[in-house]
Amino acid sequence: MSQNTLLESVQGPEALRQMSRAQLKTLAQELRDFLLQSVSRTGGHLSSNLGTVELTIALHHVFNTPHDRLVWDVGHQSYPHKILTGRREAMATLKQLGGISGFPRRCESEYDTFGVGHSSTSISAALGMAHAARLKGENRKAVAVIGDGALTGGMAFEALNHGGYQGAAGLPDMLVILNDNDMSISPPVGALNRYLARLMSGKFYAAAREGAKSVLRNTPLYEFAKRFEEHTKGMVVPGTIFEEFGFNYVGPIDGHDLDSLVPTLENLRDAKGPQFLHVVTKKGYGYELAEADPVNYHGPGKFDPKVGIQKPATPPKTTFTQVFGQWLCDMAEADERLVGITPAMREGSGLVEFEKRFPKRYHDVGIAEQHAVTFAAGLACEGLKPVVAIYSTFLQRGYDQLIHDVAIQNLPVVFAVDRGGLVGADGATHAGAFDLAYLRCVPNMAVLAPADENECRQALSTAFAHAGPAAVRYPRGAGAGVAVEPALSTLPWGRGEVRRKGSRIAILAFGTLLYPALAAAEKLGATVANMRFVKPLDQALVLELARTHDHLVTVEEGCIAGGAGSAVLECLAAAGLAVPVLQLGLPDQFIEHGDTAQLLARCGLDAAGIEQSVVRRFGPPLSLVKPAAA
Ligand SMILES: Cc1ncc(C[n+]2csc(CCOP(=O)(O)OP(=O)(O)O)c2C)c(N)n1
Ligand SMILES: CC(=O)[C@@H](O)[C@H](O)COP(=O)(O)O
Ligand SMILES: [Mg+2]
Repeated sequence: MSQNTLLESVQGPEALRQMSRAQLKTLAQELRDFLLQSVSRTGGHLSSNLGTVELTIALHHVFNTPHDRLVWDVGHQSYPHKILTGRREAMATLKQLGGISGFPRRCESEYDTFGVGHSSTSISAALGMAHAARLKGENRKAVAVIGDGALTGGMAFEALNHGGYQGAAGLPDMLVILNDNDMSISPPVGALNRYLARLMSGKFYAAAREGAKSVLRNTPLYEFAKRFEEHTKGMVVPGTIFEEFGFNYVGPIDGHDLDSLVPTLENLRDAKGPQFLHVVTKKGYGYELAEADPVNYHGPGKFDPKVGIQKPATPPKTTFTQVFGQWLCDMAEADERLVGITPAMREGSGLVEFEKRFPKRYHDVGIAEQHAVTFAAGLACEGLKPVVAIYSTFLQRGYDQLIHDVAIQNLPVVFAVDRGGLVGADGATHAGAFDLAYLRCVPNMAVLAPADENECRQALSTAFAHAGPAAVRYPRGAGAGVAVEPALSTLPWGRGEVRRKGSRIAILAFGTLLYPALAAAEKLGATVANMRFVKPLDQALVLELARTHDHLVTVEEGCIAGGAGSAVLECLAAAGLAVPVLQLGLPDQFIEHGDTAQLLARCGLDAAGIEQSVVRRFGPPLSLVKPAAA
């Protein structure tokens, strides 16, 4: 990039506020170029950010950030915001250990008013900020930017329902901006999407335009509406769903046109009460390859922008997600009761092939995890066999539904819980750290933690054959590389297996950390059990190992508090066995973004870390203990 560009002169948004419209347009071009170069070198969310370049510039130009609060939904589209708020150079460290996060974080910048990663929270948070400003007598605006995908999350509607309501607390001075690019990660689904498409088609407006004017005539809004019409390509229309919620709806306007965005935002900044601006953008805007394929450019790894994403020269290792996707198709072939469900994560959860082959038994329910779980419960009530493919971190959204709608009724729903454990670059908001703990405490739930690819397939078949709810939990990416047998065979229910016989110390491994545990055991001369089930726990195996060894070590890629190791402790306590136990797992802190292997090593969960922890606690293996000098 050449020296002394306009972008390089921007140390913060104040600089933008001095710029002419022409300069803002030049800045947009430079920002887009920088973004593409930068993300292509680090990997990260690309196409959403290419779509928010002009909107971000206009927002920081018009609003007095950070005094005015700007809240991004999900936050995966906040890179232009990061670049313009003093983090241009830090973009080289994006999502890396010690570098800046891929999402807004309050600890990273005063411009990041609210930490995000999960979707559909922005309107609630901005509403809270707007009401806080009212109560504290502070003159500031709160702005939420939410995508059309994130708007399908129920929380967004809960917030709209509250935001447009004039209770005793009064109406909030807030602005909700709908960034409508007609895309979620994959094409969006549902009636809301159809509704937005109708709004965008203009037909709705042609019909509503005159009616709108007459409704607004003689009200203060009429002049307001007229002003908007002069400045924007859209207009103010009552009667949209957003108006019914009590918001003043404006739009749709072109979100890449600064000549529309700036005056519209200026008017909205000065308006009182809840405002709603519908902005239309294109995901991947300005980079032809991303515009043509926004799905694959949603979150690419590193690539050369001149040629775009290329197939790797050597085929990558099979991922757990792929193992699940193949199993789902095979089991659907074998059992026509199977129904596959994803809350807006078709690609990430491995359901692309299933949708193609079994379209009638496939449901993408949108970003609606709570609904996904209860919808599955309904299907199960009628004798079908739902499989909810869901990321561990997003299942947190559906926890009450899992307890109240599935587990209490003991319904046979399979939860294919992907991204269990650390996820790497996305960091703490996306880590699947808590699932083993939050699932195993629920009565009726079975929880399986397969150690490798082949066992994952077996665990899925086992869960599917089970008469009650069962979760199979596996990590992001590839495992030990164990070949997957095509049979749909099951595991012995609630049984672990001893994988290595040693002495003195027994390591009880839950999930994929079996392999580093085996490597550590070679050095330690320890016994290793692959426990497979967190619940029902193989109590007989735990007690046998406790009786035949001096020390036990539990290993899991999940939070120590309440996790699988805690289950072992409970089992020993109930049997009255006082064997010293070392619990290894994720510490009681949120783990930052970074390379997964590096993070696991930091947590002491690689082979060397496990070995060191064991030696520190229980001493070196007897073979390494030097005999005392004669
Ligand atoms: C609760 C939750 N579920 C799922 C996701 C995964 N996710 C991240 S971005 C995204 C699509 C969001 O679509 P939209 O809001 O329209 O933004 P766009 O990517 O189109 O810019 C999804 C499903 C998430 N972050 N949070
Ligand atoms: C922003 C978001 O929530 C998703 O895009 C997420 O980053 C996907 O993660 P995976 O790469 O693990 O599918
Ligand atoms: Mg979208």
